[in-house]
Amino acid sequence: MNSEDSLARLAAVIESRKTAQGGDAGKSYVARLLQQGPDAVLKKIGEEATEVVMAAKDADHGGDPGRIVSEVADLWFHTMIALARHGLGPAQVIAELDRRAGTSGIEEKASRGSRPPGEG
Ligand SMILES: N=c1c2ncn([C@@H]3O[C@H](COP(=O)(O)OP(=O)(O)OP(=O)(O)O)[C@@H](O)[C@H]3O)c2ncn1[C@@H]1O[C@H](COP(=O)(O)O)[C@@H](O)[C@H]1O
Repeated sequence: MNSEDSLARLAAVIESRKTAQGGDAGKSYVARLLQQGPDAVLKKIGEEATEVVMAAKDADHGGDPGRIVSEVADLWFHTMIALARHGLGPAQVIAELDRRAGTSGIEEKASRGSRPPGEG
């Protein structure tokens, strides 16, 4: 399975958890989180982002880089739930990254009238 298919498959499962049939909070983590309300999803994203930072920091000091992968997977997963709450999914994010392809971040920032990193 290619990576876009994997994300699309996971997005479809998350979408199904929004429905009456798939949304059993007793059986589904996604359904439970959705039913806890928007702040529950956002809180998880904050926690998972912090865990990514901690895993990367540990790897910088000789820890297992594999932990970064695991924590980023948790972060992606929870951000996909946030997207799904707004009728969005990985297709829109991939399209946005594709739109940016070939444009340097420095160039893009300058086009917005901001200074490049390190220049104020
Ligand atoms: N990819 C994931 C996935 N990644 C992480 N998690 C869960 O996310 C939760 C939060 O992770 P934490 O590291 O914070 O663990 P924790 O401290 O136990 O969690 P909390 O008590 O703080 O919620 C854990 O319960 C993980 O099992 C996931 N749960 C589900 N999926 C996918 O979502 C699909 C649907 O899941 P369900 O809705 O549960 O059927 C599954 O088939 C998977 O493909």
